[in-house]
Amino acid sequence: RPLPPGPKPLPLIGNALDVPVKDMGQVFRDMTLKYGELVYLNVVGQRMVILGTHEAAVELLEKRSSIYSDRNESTMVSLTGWEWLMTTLTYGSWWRRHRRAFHQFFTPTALDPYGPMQELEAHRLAHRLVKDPEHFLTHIRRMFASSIARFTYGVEIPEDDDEYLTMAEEALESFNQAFIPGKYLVETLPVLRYLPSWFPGATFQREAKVWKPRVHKLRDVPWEQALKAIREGSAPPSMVTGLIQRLSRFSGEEHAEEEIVARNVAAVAYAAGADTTLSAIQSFFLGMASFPEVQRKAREELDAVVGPHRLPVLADRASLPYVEAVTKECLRWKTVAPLGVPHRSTQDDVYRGYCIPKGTLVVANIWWYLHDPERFPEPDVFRPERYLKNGKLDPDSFDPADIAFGYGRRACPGRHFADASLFLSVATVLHTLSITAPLGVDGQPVKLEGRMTTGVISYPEPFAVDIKPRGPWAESLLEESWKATR
Ligand code: HEM
Repeated sequence: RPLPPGPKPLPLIGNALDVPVKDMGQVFRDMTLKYGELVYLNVVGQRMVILGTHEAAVELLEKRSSIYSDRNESTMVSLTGWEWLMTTLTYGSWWRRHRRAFHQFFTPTALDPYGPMQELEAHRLAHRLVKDPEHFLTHIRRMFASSIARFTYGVEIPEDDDEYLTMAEEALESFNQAFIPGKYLVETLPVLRYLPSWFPGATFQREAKVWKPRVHKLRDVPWEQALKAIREGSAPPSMVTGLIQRLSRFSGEEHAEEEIVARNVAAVAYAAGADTTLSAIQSFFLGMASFPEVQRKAREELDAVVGPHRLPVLADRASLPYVEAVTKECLRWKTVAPLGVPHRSTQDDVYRGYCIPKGTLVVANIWWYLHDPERFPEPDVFRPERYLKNGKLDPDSFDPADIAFGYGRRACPGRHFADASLFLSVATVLHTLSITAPLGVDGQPVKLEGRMTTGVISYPEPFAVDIKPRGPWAESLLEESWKATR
C-alpha cells in the first residue's frame, strides 16, 4: 500500500524544512488542501502523518485507539526533566496507572464539591480586575493557578506571593517549546544528546540545563508542602489528601510505586491546569474587546437571569444559554492547543487505501478542525450564535469541546474542571465588568491584532484592554464577596 502523499522530501533531512516553526495549524491546513486528508512527512527518519479532518481523527485516534494511543519516546522529555508527566508517557501499564489515579478526581461527580471553590475564584478574579485592571493578564494567571492549587494541593496562594505562579510559568515555558513537533533535531537523531552544551548548534542542551531543575521543582515542592500540611494535620481536603488515602490500598513495592504515581498526577494536574484554561480566558478578553455586540447580548441574559443582587454560580448554567455559547466560542476562536499532543501508532495500519506504518507520529490539526469554514462559517468571527437556535442551545450544532480536548484514550482528562472554570469566569466577568479595546490617538477603539504565540499551548500575544465595573452595584457585590471570604 502507498504512503499518504506529501511534500517531496530532501535527501537525508527529508521534510525537516517543511515542518513549520510558526502558524503550524495554518501551514498544515495548506498542506491538507494541497495533498488531501492525510499528509505524510518524514522528518529525518521520523514519520509523521497530519490528519486533515476531524472525521479522520475520530476514526483513527478514537475508534482505533488501541493502536493510536502511544506518545513519542522523546529525548527532550528526559533532557528537560518532564519524564514524570502523564501527557508524555508512552502507552502502557505505567501510563494506565497514572491515568486511573488522575481520572477518579476529575469526573463531574468527584468535582461537584469543588464547584463553590471555583465560583469563589471567579468572583475574586473580577474583584482583582476592578481594583487593578491594568494587570489583567496577571490576575487571570493567578485565578487559574489558585483554583488548581487549591483543588490539587489544598493550598491557598497568598495575594502577595508569586512562588506557585512563577513555578508553573517557568516550567511550562519549557513544555511549550520542547515539544513542538519537529522543532528539535535531537528528537530524530537521539545521538545528538551526547553533544556537549558548548558545541555550536547544541542550544537544546543549554536550554535543557536551565529547564530541568525548574521542571523538577514544579513536581516536588508543592507535593512536599502538601505532605507536610497533612502530617501537621492542617491540610484541607484536596486531590492530594485523596491520593494519600488511596495509597492505603497498596503495600510493599506497589505502595512505593503508587506513591510516585500520586506525586506525578498531582503535579500534572497543577501543570496542565494552570496554563491551558488561562489561554482560553485570555482569548475571551480579546474576543469581548473586539466584538462588543456579544457582550451586550450576554449582559441582557445575565441581567434577566442573575440580576444585580448576586454573582453568577454554576447552578445558573442551564438558564444562561448565550453565556454558555460564549464559553464554547472561547474554546474555538483562538485555539488553546492547535495541534493537540501528537499520538504515535503502535501497529501498521491502513486508512483510505494508504499505509500508516507503526511508529508514525499522528497529528490532529485541531486548529484547522475548529476553523474549517464548512463547519464554522466565517471562522475568524467570534459568534456565539453558532451554537444557538430560538434562544436555546442548538443540539444539532457542533460542540468545539469535542475537538479542542483531543481524541480517544489520551483525550484531556481535565475537561470538566476546565469547562466549569471557564464558564464561571466568563459569566462573572460579563455580569460585573465591561471590557473595551483601548482608544487610539484618533479617539477610536484600536483594532486588536489577536495574534497567537507558537507552542504546544498557544496564547494571545500580550494585548491591552480597558476594564471597568458595570456600575456601583457590581463593585459592591464583588467587595462583599471578597470580604466574606477573606
Ligand atoms: C481549556 C482547557 C484545556 C484544553 C483546551 C486542553 C486540551 C488538551 C489536549 C488537546 C490534550 C491532548 C489530547 C490528546 O492527546 O488527544 C490534553 C491532554 C491532557 N490534559 Fe488538557 N486541556 C485543558 C485543560 C486541562 C486541565 C484543567 C487539566 C488538569 C487539571 C488538563 C490535564 C490534561 C492531561 C493530564 C492530559 C494528558 C492526557 C494523557 O496523555 O493521557 N487539561 N489536554
